[in-house]
Amino acid sequence: MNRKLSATTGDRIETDQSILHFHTETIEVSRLSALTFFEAGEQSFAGQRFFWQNREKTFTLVGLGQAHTITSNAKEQRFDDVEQQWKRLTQNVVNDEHNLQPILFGGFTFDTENKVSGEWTGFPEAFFAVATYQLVMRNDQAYVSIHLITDEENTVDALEALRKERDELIHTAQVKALKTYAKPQIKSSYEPYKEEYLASISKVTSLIRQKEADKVVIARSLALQFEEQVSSPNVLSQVIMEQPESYLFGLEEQGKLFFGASPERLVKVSDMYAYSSCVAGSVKRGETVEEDELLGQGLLNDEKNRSEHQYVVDMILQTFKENCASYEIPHAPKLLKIRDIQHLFTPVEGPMKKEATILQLVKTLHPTPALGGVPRVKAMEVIREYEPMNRGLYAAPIGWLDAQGNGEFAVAIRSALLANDQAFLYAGGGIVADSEPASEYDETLVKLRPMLRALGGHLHE
Ligand SMILES: C=C(O[C@H]1C=CC=C(C(=O)O)[C@@H]1O)C(=O)O
Repeated sequence: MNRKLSATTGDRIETDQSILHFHTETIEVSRLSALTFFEAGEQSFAGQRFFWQNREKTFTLVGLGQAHTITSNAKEQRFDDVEQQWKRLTQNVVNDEHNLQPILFGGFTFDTENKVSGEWTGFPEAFFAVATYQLVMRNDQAYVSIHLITDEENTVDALEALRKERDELIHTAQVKALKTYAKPQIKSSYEPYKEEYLASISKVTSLIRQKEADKVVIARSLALQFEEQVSSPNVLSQVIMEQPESYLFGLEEQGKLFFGASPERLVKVSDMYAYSSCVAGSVKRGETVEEDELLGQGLLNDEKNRSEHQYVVDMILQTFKENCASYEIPHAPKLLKIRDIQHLFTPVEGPMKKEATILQLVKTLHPTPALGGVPRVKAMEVIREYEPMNRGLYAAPIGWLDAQGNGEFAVAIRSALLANDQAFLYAGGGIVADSEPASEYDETLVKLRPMLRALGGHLHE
């Protein structure tokens, strides 16, 4: 049984163009499978869905349909632009009795100056959506909200139709089992920029030796061609099964699905308290407990990896010093062990200053030296010059926020773009003075493995 608890609130929003009414209505539902709810939208909402689950698995969010989208092509101002549009839209929205609010989900692209055309062509520099049907699963409770944002005065019929459709979606998600998906069948694969990638590592290390930069993250992609079109619920179900210890995300837009399983938090804000994590420095997992331990200890004591990590710590710490009243950070990194790889990991947290907001933190933190480099501007120039691809949303902030300013963004690594019967997988690594092309290439193979496995492939080693 679903318990219907809350009433409709209709808030009036004055925008430049028109007056929008923001109707939101939430009911508590019996626990259901978030992925089946996502799949229930296959007929009516394919192309307009999103999926998010935090690392701890205490918060899951699914969106079906788009009640409203916020996009921006304002380059460096895109963070402020999204923030202002969202504030305007939610200025009168209040918490309901479940302490729930409409949620905005989406992402920012990595670099607005990148002009390389390809699979990301036409994608906005920021894309966010408020779902028509929003499922939130928090701890052991589940809620479904309807959002209707319209300039129509009379919404009685529209809301009634939405309620009917909502109940059908919930019913499907509660009584139907998720389809059993066969792994996608790969017809062919190719590495579009392998030679360029290897050459760029040599070039970038020599630039670093000449003191042009201290660290630059260089990435590459792997393209897959499938036998037939692959569906979003299919790949999400594979990722969920295989990467239980990461942030899981999927965002449909422009007929494509950007998805991934990232171990890296960019920032989380909860009641004006901020949390971030420095994740940089990597080694593979061992075949045995002993080998794994040895590799982990080796990573903790490796000067090259420690220096790669320290650049990230210094930069994130600087952001916390500027935006928080105080902060806490351990003296040395720990190991973050995920299925295919282990990383150096340092968490940072602190109470935010009054004027700080989640999107301002995202703006300041992106890109950390785990994805861009040091110094930031020079590193971005080097990436633009030597990386012959467009990262799109890869290595960029993806996540959610509510009207109160709570939310969480992950760094969209270990990710891929699914476009009908093709997929593009991305991976990179931090380059410092003594980096070697062959071992950096091997590291990208390890980082590609999670998405490759989810898409039905494996690596020939
Ligand atoms: C750029 C990626 O990873 C970053 C995050 C963690 C560790 C990294 C490293 O050790 O190089 C990278 O900075 C990627 O996975 O594509």
